[in-house]
Amino acid sequence: MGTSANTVAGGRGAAVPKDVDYAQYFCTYAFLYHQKEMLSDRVRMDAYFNAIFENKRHFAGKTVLDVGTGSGILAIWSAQAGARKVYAVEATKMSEHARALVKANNLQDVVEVIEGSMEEVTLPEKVDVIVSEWMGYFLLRESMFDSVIHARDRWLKQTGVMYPSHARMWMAPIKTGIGDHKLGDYESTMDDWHNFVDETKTYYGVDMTVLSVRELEEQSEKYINTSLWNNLHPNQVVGTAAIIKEIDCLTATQTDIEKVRSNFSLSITHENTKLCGFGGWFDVHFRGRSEDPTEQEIELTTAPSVDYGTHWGQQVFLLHPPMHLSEGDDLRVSFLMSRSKENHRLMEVELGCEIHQQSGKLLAPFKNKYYIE
Ligand SMILES: C[S@@+](CC[C@H](N)C(=O)[O-])C[C@H]1O[C@@H](n2cnc3c(N)ncnc32)[C@H](O)[C@@H]1O
Repeated sequence: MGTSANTVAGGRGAAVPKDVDYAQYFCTYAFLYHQKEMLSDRVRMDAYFNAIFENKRHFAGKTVLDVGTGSGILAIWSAQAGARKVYAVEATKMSEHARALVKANNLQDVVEVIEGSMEEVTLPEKVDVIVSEWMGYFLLRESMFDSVIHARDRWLKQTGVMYPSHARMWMAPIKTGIGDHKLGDYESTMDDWHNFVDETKTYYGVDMTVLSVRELEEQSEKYINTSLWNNLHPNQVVGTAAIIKEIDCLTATQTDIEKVRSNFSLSITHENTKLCGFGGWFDVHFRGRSEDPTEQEIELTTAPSVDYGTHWGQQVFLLHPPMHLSEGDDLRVSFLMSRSKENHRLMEVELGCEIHQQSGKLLAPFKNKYYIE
C-alpha cells in the first residue's frame, strides 16, 4: 500500500469521523488506477506470490481471510494455492471488481467477496490463515494494521498463521540533494509571501504583516518538517542502519503499534561525508508461526536498492543544515513516532540526536519534529 500525501491529509483539526475517514482514506482504493499501482509493484507482487505458492501447505484445504482484498489478488492466489474457502473483505466498491475478477478466473465457489469494513463484517467461521497487505509508508502510516489486529483477534483460529508474520522498521543516516531543493522552494514561497504583503498594502490598503509568522510556520511545516518520499540509492546511505521496531503479527497489540519509541546508535561509515538527514523504511517476513513455520521464508524489503525499488520507497527526514561528519562518528538517536492527534492515519515523528565524533568531540544535540503525511 502507501498512498500519496493528499489522499489521507486531513489537516490538524478534530479526530477523523468515520465518513470523513472513508472520504479521505478509503476513496482512493476504490479506483483501479490505484490498485494497479500496487499490482505493478514487482517486489511486492513477487513476495506475496512466492510466500503463498512456495508455502501451499498452509493454504491447501484451509480457510483464509484476506483483510482488505482490493482487486482480490491475494484471495485469488490463496484459492489457486488450494484453499477450501477464502473470505475476501473490502471496504470500498473495489469489491465489485474483485468479485468480477474472481468469477472471470472461475474461483467463485471458493472466494467469497464481502463488501464492508473488516471491523463490522461477520464471517460464518474462524480461519486458518489471515493474509493482508496492510503496510503504509514507513510501515505504519495509514494505521491499517489496526484492522488486521482486529480481524486476527476475532477470526483467526488458535493454530492460525499470519501472512506476513513479522515486520520491522529501519532507519539510517543519509546524504541527499533534495534538502537544498526543498529549502529553495521554501525560500521562494516566503519571498512570494513578502511580495504579496507589500502589494496588498500598496494596492488595497491592508497590512497583512501580522499573518507572516503563521505563514512562515505553515510553509516550514510543509517544506522542511514533512518527511519526503524517495527511492534512495544504496550509496546515499552513509552509515549503519538500525532496526527501530519489530512486530510479531501474531501477537502485536494495538498499544504496541500506537507509539513507536526507540533509542539506537548509528555509525557513520563514509569518510568525509554530509549527514543530510535520515532514511526510514521497512521489511516484512513470511515465516508462519514457530510451531508451524513456512517451508520457504520470504522477505519483502523496501530498503534502498538499485534494482528493487518499491512504490513505498523510503521516507526521508531532512536535516537543515546538513552536517559534515566522517567515518567512525557515532549518532545516538532518540525516536518517537506517534499518530497525529487529528488523523490517526498520519504520523508525527520526534527525532533527537547526539553526535559523538571519533575525535571525542560532542556536537550540539538537536531535536526535530516531522510529519508523515
Ligand atoms: C494496500 S491495499 C491492498 C489490496 C490488495 N490486498 C493487494 O494486495 O493488492 C489495502 C486494501 O484494504 C482495504 N481496507 C483497508 N482497511 C480496511 C478495512 N478496515 N476493512 C476492509 N477493507 C479495508 C482498502 O480499501 C484497500 O483496498
